[in-house]
Amino acid sequence: MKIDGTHYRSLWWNGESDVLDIIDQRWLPHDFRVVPVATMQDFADAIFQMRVRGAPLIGATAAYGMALAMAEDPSVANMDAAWTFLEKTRPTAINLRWALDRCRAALRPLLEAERAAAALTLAHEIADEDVEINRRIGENGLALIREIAARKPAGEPVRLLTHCNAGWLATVDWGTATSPMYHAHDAGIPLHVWVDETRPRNQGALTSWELGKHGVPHTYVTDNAGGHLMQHGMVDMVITGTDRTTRRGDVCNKIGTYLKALAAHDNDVPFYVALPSPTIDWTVGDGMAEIPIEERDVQEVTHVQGVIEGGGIGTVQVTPAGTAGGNPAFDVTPNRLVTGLITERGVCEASEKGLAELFPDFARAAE
Ligand SMILES: CSC[C@H]1O[C@H](OP(=O)(O)O)[C@H](O)[C@@H]1O
Repeated sequence: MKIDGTHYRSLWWNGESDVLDIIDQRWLPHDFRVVPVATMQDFADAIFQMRVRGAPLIGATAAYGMALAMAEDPSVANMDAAWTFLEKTRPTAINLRWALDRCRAALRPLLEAERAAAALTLAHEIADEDVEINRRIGENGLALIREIAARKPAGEPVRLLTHCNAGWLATVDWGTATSPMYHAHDAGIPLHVWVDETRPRNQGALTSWELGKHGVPHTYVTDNAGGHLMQHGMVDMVITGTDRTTRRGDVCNKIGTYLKALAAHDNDVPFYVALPSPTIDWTVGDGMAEIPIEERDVQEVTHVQGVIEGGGIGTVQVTPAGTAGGNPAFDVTPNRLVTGLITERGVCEASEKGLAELFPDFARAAE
């Protein structure tokens, strides 16, 4: 992703300092801050405080956290301690556990002396794989956008709606939901993206920032405007990301996604989910019953962050002091509301059959 002409990933290994550097997303879109992640506590804080966020990016970060742990103490006991320390930071995005499990499975059979180098190599591989997976999701999603464009008068934009930020910032590069947008824009297909603000952390502002940097036309709207836009025929396709999708295609994503899916279903608007395979939880069938939904600090709801009078970034309290609040960070969209899943291997229906046909190797391994 290019920011003012310079290509960035959302995180990268700093060869000079030998630590991981990340874009600290807490300060975007107003301030672009790159910070090192140099201790295990830094890694846990980076994930929990959402300095890095988004399922694939959380997974890649955790892999580098395991690499640090192995550099400090390559014992199995420390490997297990690091797994537990990092895994408990956020419960919903399956990529966190997927990455930690993959690291542990690869490192445990090795000699202690081999683990530090192997762990760092594996972290690099996981990061690079994410970039390639998302690039392919972009190509597969581009085909769907092309189909819509072909039915429109020349020059009329394809109107997409997305929720939260399943963008370049939520992954190592490209994004998942945004990758088809970037590919379509770069292919010269006219686009317009409705961007949901997405309370309480306003990740929609991150999507607006990203799309703006790439030159993709978009309009930032409130969380709750999506249904109105769809009722008035202003949306051709909804495309979101996911933090965990079950083997039967139930989609867990940022709170509010379910409401977009309901509105899309009620207005016959195609509702697609960009789904990298590490985000599939093959052990879970019923998303509503089995996916843990993160409950975050209520202050995220009672306060809002932005540029304050006189400059600088601050928060203001929106509610009366002492207001009781709730902050479930995700919801589950049942597969019956999902038109299709855009994966790196192609597009499939949101069903056990659809996913098993695209990923027979993973489906068999989970049996
Ligand atoms: C490509 S995963 C993006 C996914 O992650 C976000 O959650 P959070 O910002 O809390 O990490 C959101 O659910 C996005 O759709």
